[in-house]
Amino acid sequence: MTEPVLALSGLNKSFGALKVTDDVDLDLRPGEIHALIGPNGAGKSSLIKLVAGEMPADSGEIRFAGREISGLDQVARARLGLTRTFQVSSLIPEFSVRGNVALAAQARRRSVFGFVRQVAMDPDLTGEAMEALERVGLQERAGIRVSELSHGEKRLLEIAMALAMRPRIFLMDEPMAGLGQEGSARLIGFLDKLRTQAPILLIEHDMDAVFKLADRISVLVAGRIIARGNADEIRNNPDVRAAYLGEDEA
Ligand SMILES: Nc1ncnc2c1ncn2[C@@H]1O[C@H](COP(=O)(O)OP(=O)(O)OP(=O)(O)O)[C@@H](O)[C@H]1O
Repeated sequence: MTEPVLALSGLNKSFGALKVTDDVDLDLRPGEIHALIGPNGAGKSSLIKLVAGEMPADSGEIRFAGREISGLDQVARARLGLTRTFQVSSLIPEFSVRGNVALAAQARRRSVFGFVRQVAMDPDLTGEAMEALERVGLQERAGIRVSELSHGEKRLLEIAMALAMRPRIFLMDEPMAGLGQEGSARLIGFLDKLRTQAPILLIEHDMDAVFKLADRISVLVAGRIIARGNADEIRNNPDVRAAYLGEDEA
């Protein structure tokens, strides 16, 4: 079997008496989309934070690209190609769409090469930004301010910024949230192709998207993985239906 790019084993994290990550094993293989689903408060976002290095785990192992990285901070992990997708809250509304993507490309260079030039004076950064915007279909909006974008366009901009970071894996926390039907359909088509560039760990509440995209699905409830399998296995798993899917389909 192909070596996973990311492998978590026995990962634990508590906030006081609350165990948000309870002995979690999870891996991400080249070319796959692995979805992480579960009810609100199950600990999905916390798990992404542990992987990205935004907070330390209490115990357990995180292997990435063949090495143990639990002891590395967020910046060191980013340097290895491990960053999470930007969130709308991290966009700079007064900057142009292109400028925001150029900043992401610049952040990658800073972490990889240790030096940067000013964004405005660097044609390579602008070129990289335009390339990423074209891939998500936002090229015609490149020159306007981010504050003028619709919510759906902002979500696409986050993806363009993730592309500009050229990560080895994509960590995505609810990319479909707030997209209309058309926007979701477009993003599903896009993510389906994106997996060949780098595998995706996908947190998503939109079960249509999850069932269409995921090669494997892990179900997290109260910090524990209670089931793992492909779409059919998860759809038909009685524990999952009781703990999660039943909520929507009852
Ligand atoms: N810094 C923190 N301090 C204390 N408790 C926290 C902290 N961060 C998260 N929690 C708690 O940990 C639990 C898991 O939260 P988390 O955001 O990881 O869940 P989630 O599965 O992503 O939920 P949602 O689907 O609603 O986004 C929640 O009960 C939350 O209140």
